[in-house]
Amino acid sequence: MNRPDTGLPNHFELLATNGAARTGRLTTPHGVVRTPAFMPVGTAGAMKGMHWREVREAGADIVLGNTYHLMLRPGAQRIAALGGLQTFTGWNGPMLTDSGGFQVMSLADLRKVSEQAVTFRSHIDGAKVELSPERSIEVQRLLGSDIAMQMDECVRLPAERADIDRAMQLSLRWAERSKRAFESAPDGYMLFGIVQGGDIPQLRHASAQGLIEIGFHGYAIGGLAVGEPQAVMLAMIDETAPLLPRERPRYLMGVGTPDDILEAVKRGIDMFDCVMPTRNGRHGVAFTRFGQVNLRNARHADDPRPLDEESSWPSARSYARAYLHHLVKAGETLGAMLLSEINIAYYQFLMQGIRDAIAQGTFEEFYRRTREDWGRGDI
Ligand SMILES: CNc1nc2c(CC[C@H]3O[C@@H](OC)[C@H](O)[C@@H]3O)c3nc(N)[nH]c(=O)c3cc2[nH]1
Repeated sequence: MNRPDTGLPNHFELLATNGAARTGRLTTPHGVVRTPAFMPVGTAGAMKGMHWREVREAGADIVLGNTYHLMLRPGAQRIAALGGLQTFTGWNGPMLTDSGGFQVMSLADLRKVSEQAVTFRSHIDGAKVELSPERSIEVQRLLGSDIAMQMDECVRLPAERADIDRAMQLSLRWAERSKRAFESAPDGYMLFGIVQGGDIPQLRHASAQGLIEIGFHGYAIGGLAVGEPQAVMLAMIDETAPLLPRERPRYLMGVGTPDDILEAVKRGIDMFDCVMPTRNGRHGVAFTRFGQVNLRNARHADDPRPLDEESSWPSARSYARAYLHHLVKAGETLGAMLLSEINIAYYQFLMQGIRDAIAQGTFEEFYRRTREDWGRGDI
């Protein structure tokens, strides 16, 4: 059922569709986001190893911050007093913040989930912290993010049906509380709901339906990229995306590899975030048009060729693989910096290709050719 969700204002404009793939524009208080969009993750208010000007030059319209990290350090009140996250960091563009639930479950010690909130001990100084839906929204409002996420509980897979159901129902009640806490936000600021339900279609349907009845500016598909095979992730997108309001943005959290992104765009997803480009870059792995290149590998030691001599990104077409290999092996900071920017630039190059192909009605051909190229590299 695709009932028009007439609740909240809609800041998303669908521009073209090609099969289930769509391209659009999401207008936020700090600027416009072209979709499908890849959102680089600046968890603690910085893009690890990169200047913001490089993130912008690479083509990113929007970046992510994280409630859990920022509320612990430097603190939401302090960031608000310094003008909010955009002013504090100097990014000055659209920002989305996650609600913090996911990080609590993956980073904090001694955490406890109750109806009221998640309580945990800070991984920084051990201080006892309570994160309720109301507090999470308060923090995201203090940070000044353009898109806030509801507080939810994400269950890692595989998991028992009973636990997936419990967390999905709790997340729906927290969705209601998050929306109530968000109501005082100024026009233009958005709140997204998060579909849970693990790898169980009926629970995914119930979660999506429940969120639509509450009504959000956009809808995320959560609870995926948590250890399940790609086939399971794609099956859950197939179960969920068609139920979400066609005219609102759909955000697949924590995803993913270029292949994941291509498959999810094909199924109607508009927004993505993943730490992979910068994290893999720091570990010596480059993403290129021809697939991934592990520059730690000795076979690059004497290779004078750049990663991609036709790349639109200078560092990808000018530095020899031999030099990148040396930097990575020597643990030189410049190695992590160069590979982070090269990877972010490749992801944005991929997103631009996707947006152009959907606009031209050639997404199927783009999908086929891109996957073929990934296998062509001599990497
Ligand atoms: C990696 N896979 C994955 N990440 C996920 C994140 C965090 C993304 C957030 O986590 C951080 O990256 C690890 C970034 O800061 C980002 O904001 C999720 N967040 C919430 N609230 N709910 C989910 O169901 C959820 C599922 C995910 N699956």
